[in-house]
Amino acid sequence: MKQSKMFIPTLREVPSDADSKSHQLLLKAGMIKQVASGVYSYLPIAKRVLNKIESIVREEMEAIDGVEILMPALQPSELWSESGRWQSYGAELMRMTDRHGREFALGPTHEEIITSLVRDELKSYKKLPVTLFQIQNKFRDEKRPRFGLLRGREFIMKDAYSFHATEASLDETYQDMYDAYSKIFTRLNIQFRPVIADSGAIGGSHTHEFMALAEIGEDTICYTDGSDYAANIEKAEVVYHPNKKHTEIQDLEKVHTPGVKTAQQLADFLNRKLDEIVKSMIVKVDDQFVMFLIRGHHELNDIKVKSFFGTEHVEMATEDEIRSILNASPGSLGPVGVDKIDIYADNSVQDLNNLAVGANEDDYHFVNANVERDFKIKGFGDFRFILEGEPAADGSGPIKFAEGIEIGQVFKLGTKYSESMNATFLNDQGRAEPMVMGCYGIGVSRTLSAVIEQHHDDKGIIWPTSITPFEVHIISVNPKQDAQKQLADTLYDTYRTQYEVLYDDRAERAGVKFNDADLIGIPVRVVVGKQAAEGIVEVKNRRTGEAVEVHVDALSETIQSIYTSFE
Ligand SMILES: O=C(C[C@@H]1CCCCN1)Cn1cnc2cc(Cl)c(F)cc2c1=O
Ligand SMILES: [Mg+2]
Ligand SMILES: [Mg+2]
Repeated sequence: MKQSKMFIPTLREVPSDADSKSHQLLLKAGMIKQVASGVYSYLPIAKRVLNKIESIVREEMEAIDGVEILMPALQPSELWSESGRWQSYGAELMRMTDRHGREFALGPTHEEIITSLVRDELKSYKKLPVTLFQIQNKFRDEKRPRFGLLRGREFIMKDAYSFHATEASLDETYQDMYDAYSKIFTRLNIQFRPVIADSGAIGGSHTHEFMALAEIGEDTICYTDGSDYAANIEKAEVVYHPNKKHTEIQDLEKVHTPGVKTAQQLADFLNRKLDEIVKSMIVKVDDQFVMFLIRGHHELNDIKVKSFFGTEHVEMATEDEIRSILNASPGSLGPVGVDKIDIYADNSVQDLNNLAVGANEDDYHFVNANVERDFKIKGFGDFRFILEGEPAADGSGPIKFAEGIEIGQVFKLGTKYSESMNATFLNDQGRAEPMVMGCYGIGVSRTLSAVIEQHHDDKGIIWPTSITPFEVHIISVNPKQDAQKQLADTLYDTYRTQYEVLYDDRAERAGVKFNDADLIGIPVRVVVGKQAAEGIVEVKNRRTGEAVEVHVDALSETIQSIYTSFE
């Protein structure tokens, strides 16, 4: 492809609104243009890379008997009402009304569509299992789109859905998908980790997220070197190892603590360590309020609270709600005398007695509060985020943290959708049963960003050869020089038959061409310059920076040897 005919609007400066390395490079390398917040056009270089990523995804889906379809983005609200999600989803679900006043969702995912499609067609166990997938734009009205393609409002997803007569059959496909994802991300040259994850609103039991390791990642991965255990911190289990620091039970004492609002301030005021303080928090679970007690140096894990109560509707109570229940402000809450709402505590609260807690009165706290005597605990449980260095649930060693970008997720859905949408099949006894389902997503456009996060240097992108937009970048330094232009044209005509060649034939200054080539990041560059008349060109390896001068007779083997070195 001649670069003079291409459309690669590279930028010199770092765009001010770019808030991650990949976002900066996508803009500087002329790969995307923002149309609206979280909405982008993919320009030629990006589109070529996306095509290659999608081809690899398609190959690995078909290798495990996945069959490609394409479903509409326009989803009738009636189907979402059948599953109950029209009502349960809020502002994130993009909705529109057609000219007849009928309501539609712009598809954020396709469980309703695929289940309605399959329930009419697959009526017998003999026709199961089936795995269908698509690669298509999704719409989610993110509150804070950011990091370019990492969190957009319209993005490309491969979503697959599998239908089974039995759980055992689902388990097989789940494992096939898990292995296929590992192959895909390995072929994309991404450093990734599968992690035990939380299934969230989608329900179902078992799910793994595939995390690309990157500092910009919004997810925290908990892993150990002692095993292949890895979990999203939302889900990382804290095994309670009693470490009781009980002292002689003391009398409850109310203390005047002017201006003390936070656990740290209380610890300082009482001259105790933060982990000797117990924080009291009011959480709204569905429509009832619950108090949680948690140690001062821990944080409440809302995902664990959600799965403990089996509901997505969990949020911190507002100050007004707290005042209406306890007639106190969040800065001095405590369990003593609270009997209108249930009180739960994280397991590690059991290690302390004679607790320092709020007195439900501004500027007053209690010391020596003791469970049973002064307040009742309805239940102890694992309600906190694990801390780095604490023992992993599988006992394989201390937990380590790493940031990750969620680029894929596999779910065992069970019968949640087939029951609510009556997608049944006749089993071998002729009885109707709900199909067992799995669903499996890869963020294709997000994966493009993850590759760039992991493959760049200070000059630009360095593409893995499996998805590079072009294989060879031929640059004629000065097309006005006949010898250079002729040799470059000849090389282009010759090599475009063996490689995907981008030929920089533009009448631009050499510096601009080299800067652009560094940004665009094609693995092998052939520079036709001053020594063209002698048939000498320079071959540069974008990854190592190594450059050699060779005669064009040795050019083919030189290019080949660089590609071999990448394997
Ligand atoms: O999408 C999934 C589960 C899997 C992921 C892999 C491919 C198939 N779906 C979870 N999820 C995430 N965000 C959503 C946002 C909105 Cl607005 C919604 F209405 C629904 C969902 C939703 O269901
Ligand atoms: Mg997540
Ligand atoms: Mg997820």
